[in-house]
Amino acid sequence: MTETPRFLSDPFDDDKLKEECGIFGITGVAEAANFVALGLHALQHRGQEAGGIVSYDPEAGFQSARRFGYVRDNFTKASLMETLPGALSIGHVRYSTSGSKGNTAIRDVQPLFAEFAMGGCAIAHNGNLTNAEQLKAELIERGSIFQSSSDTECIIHLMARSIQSNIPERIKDALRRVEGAFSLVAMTRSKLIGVRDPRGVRPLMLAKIGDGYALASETCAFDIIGAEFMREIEPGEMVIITPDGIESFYPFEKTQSRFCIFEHVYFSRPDSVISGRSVYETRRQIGMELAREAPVDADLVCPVPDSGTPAAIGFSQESGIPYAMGIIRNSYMGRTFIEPTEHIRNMGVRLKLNVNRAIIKDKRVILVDDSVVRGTTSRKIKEMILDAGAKEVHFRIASPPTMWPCFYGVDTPAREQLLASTMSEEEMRVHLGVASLKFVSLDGLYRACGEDNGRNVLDPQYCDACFSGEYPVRPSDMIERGFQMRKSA
Ligand SMILES: O=P(O)(O)OC[C@H]1O[C@H](OP(=O)(O)OP(=O)(O)O)[C@H](O)[C@@H]1O
Ligand SMILES: NC(=O)CC[C@H](N)C(=O)O
Ligand code: SF4
Ligand SMILES: [Mg+2]
Repeated sequence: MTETPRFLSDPFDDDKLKEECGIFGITGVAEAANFVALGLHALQHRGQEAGGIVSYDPEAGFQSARRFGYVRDNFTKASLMETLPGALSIGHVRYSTSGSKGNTAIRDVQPLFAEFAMGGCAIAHNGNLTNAEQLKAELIERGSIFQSSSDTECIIHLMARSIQSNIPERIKDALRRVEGAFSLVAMTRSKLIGVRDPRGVRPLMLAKIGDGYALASETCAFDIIGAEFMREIEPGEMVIITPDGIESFYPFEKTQSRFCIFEHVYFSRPDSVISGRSVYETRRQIGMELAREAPVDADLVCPVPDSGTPAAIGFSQESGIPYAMGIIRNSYMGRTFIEPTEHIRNMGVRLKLNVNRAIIKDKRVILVDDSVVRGTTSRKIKEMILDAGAKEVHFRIASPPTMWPCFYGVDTPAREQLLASTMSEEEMRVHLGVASLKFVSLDGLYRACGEDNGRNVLDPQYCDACFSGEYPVRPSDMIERGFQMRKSA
């Protein structure tokens, strides 16, 4: 048996809100897999553990490559890309939220592929199925042989058991049985398929490129290949794309959509557009809301890079306090770093972030970050800033306190490890050792996302469960394992 590789997260990266997955698909272009590689590269922020590409060519049939690590290190070699011919291809970058975690099992890396009587089908999934464990137990009982430990594989086995005569109908059948969050891109020999769960928790976008079409988690993946954004796939919608055009279906019962509000706060790239709004602009607006809700007298507004930057710009613009790059990020820092020796770790290596001493000294500094999860980042940064001679440190956070885990495609630490679930705001301030600490209100966040009247308490416009504890889809596997829902929820 091979031993799990010993990797250590960056000290600023310990077990916090991990991102999710990125999916991309394209049809009607020569060397489609090369476009997929580019699209996945643009979506790399959504998952850095592993990536995979499947392509179809009438002569070569289905071909696939799945690798651990970054897209740029794997899917740029001509020798590999030549093995993925054809005009139809899909791909996935993964941050695992089910099954084996981390770089451990290549069989869990997507796209997953299955051969049915009517032909092959590959599937790439962003999201997490909340009833996968129950489904898996039931499917195994009835004879299914699972190849991976991923929740996504349930979809394949449900498809295998469907009595429908074609793959899109089998996908519909399977998806009517699963619960939770799923944005999918799938492909058969001739079709590119995209589906979003009825609440549309995860994003999925459609674009035109030449005579072909592309699907992607975010619009930034279209910009990189020069594809023209057309529209979002709607919550509960399934599109089937062939050389003849796009067909659209609504296979699920209609329900209120609940897009993940954290996509606006953190997950999506600032150059992506969601619901017609620039993600950068939304984040800048959150910063402006924060400056109005929690003003403070200070000399500088500094972002915790990179994720805090747009909100810090907004805070500075609204408050009139100058913006400065008080913390510098090392761009060559990957997500993980080979474990340094105990000795080096104890020296407090600053792998990713460092203070810009010259501008911090003797200043009262407002630090703006997008979120506090375990508080590791905030604590370390505050120490660094005070070490560098700052007079005062104030934290302003561009999301409400993260108090509940996500079960819809983001790997959050357990509830007890979320700082805000065990401490009040004042206790957190003391724990972090800062002069003041304020989070944007939930209503303020909704306003920044374009909801002028704030959050509709009776029927919220977004999923905000990690802040409110109100889960739009019952996390039944987790409840089975003992997870306690909020009492009034
Ligand atoms: O309270 P904590 O547990 O420290 O987690 C919160 C931090 O984690 C994320 O940043 P991260 O460093 O993961 O990535 P980023 O570079 O994308 O901001 C987030 O942007 C916060 O800065
Ligand atoms: N983060 C995700 O979207 C993960 C997709 C899928 N649940 C997996 O674990 O591979
Ligand atoms: S729980 Fe939070 S991170 Fe998860 S889908 Fe809902 S808003 Fe997004
Ligand atoms: Mg950050």
